[in-house]
Amino acid sequence: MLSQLRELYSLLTSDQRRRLLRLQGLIIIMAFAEIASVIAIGPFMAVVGDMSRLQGEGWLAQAYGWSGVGSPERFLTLLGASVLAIMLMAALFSMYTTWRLSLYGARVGAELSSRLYRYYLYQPWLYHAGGSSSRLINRVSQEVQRVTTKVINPFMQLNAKLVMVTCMSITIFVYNPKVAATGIVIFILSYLLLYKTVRRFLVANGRRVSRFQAKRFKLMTEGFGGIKDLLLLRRQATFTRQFDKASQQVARGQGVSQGLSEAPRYAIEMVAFGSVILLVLYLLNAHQGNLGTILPALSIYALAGFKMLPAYQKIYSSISHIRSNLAAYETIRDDLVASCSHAEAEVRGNDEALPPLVAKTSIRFDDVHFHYPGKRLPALNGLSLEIPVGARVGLVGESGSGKSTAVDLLLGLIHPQQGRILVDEVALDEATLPRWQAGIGFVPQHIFLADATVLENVAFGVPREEIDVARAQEAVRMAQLESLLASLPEGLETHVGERGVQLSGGQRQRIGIARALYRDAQVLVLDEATSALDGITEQRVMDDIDAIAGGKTLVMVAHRLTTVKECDMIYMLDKGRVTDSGTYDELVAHNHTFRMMANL
Ligand SMILES: Nc1ncnc2c1ncn2[C@@H]1O[C@H](COP(=O)(O)OP(=O)(O)OP(=O)(O)O)[C@@H](O)[C@H]1O
Repeated sequence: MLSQLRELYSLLTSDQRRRLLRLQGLIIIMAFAEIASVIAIGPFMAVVGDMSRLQGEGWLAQAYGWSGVGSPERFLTLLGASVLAIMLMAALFSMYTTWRLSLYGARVGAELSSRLYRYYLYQPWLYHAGGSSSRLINRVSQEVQRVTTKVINPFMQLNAKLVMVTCMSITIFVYNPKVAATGIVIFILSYLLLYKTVRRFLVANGRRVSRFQAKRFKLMTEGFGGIKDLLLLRRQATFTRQFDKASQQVARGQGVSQGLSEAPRYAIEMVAFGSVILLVLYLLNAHQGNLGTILPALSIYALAGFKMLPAYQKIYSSISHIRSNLAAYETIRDDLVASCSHAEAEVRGNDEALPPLVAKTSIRFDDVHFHYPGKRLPALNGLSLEIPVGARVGLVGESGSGKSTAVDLLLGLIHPQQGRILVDEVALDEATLPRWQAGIGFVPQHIFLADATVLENVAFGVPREEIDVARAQEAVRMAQLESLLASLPEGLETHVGERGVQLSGGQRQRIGIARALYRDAQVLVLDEATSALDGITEQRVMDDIDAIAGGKTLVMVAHRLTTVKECDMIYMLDKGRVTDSGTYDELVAHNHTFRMMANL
């Protein structure tokens, strides 16, 4: 546990560590304030037990004389008020420190969550293509939340209470070593015994919560994401059954952990009461039953115990919480570690401002190979093709022939493992990619629509106040969206609903096209972009794209060969390489497979 906490500490930024150090100062002051409030009760009780102390030699008598208060009773009242004042100040300071500790924990949690979110957003395409978004969402929200409330916050409490208990123990030890040592040993042994008994349960529970929490998230993402299929197939019961089971497991894990961290309090209270009785008997015996002598000591021990008992309980419950939730930290540890060295990636992200790399003559795939990790066969196996600037180029081929992979390479989302992609004679690499991507527009097969207005979806990712409305209107017009907008109550400002469920497939795709046109890219890549449009609309969209494309380079992946009919050049792909090329008519004339694909 300690090594994991040390590791977590090493993940803090220097600013977070500085703030932690400052808090440590507050914690130490808080411990001294608590001690002062405990010790202050001693003189008061001494006078309560034996008023004659105010006469004679002792420091209490001196204080009484110095105060100038007329009667011992009034002096006692004054003493009581002072003790209360000291306790009040200590309590206020403790409240303030606890508040600062909670705030610190929450803030560190929020920063870790932001750091992870940023880290995931900057991961390359293959990272996302191979994983599941529900897993990432679960980590950024749930697991970080668990680390915050069940590891960092308890650690801060643990830290504060440990300092307090240590300082208090030293003080009462100085006061009476024998009594203090016995009391401290009794408490520590009791808690250690309890902790050793439940530790294994805590760890197992923590892992169970992590596992089933992730499952719940998966079921939520899949359930809501695929709601249409779910409704149609009437499979809700399968999902709800699994969700119920996972929820029960999470609840059980959390409940048991909570119970295991709280329950020992009652056992320890018994130990505490037993100790007080023993202490009274011991003190009465040691001081021949003189209540006046034992009252101050008894009050100090009782008050110290009163303060330390909850502190011990807090230390114990904090350790239990940390133990049972370190599994959450383990799930995000690697990503957190990796996110530390991430600043440089972020710099790479701000590329919008760079002047785009514009091709003047051609874009060329030169013997490009690409193999997805874990796949037996390569997706691209020596792909060579040329896209002349200003031309309309189609990529066709059977499913799995490598068209989308070629597009991802062209977009710079993945990189050739062998061979090169050349823009004129400049090879795409780490240095040139940002500029290349700044000048390329992409319309995917499945358009993601944000739960926002049409305008915000067209200018996806651009802050609301920076959106160029005139440009968006122009893009919308070119994507044949005007008639749709005219029918919407608020036009461009109409909300499209999460994932665009209020729009038809074709309308969604046209928003995607408008999004690509909004960027004013010189190269437009359309991956099955018009597959959801009816023939007439597709023709209109393509004519329009043609019109606005004037000079732009178009790369189109299509199953429907009518889409690529007008292309200047069509490449036929099979098993990751080009098997034939030519115009539509040329291919119809000499390629049997193409003729079959075209249903001719
Ligand atoms: N993210 C991925 N991880 C692993 N393998 C992948 C991934 N994407 C594609 N592949 C594999 O790479 C090969 C080429 O796939 P690709 O999607 O490029 O073909 P495609 O011609 O675009 O197919 P379709 O027309 O069905 O979209 C296929 O065997 C596919 O299984």
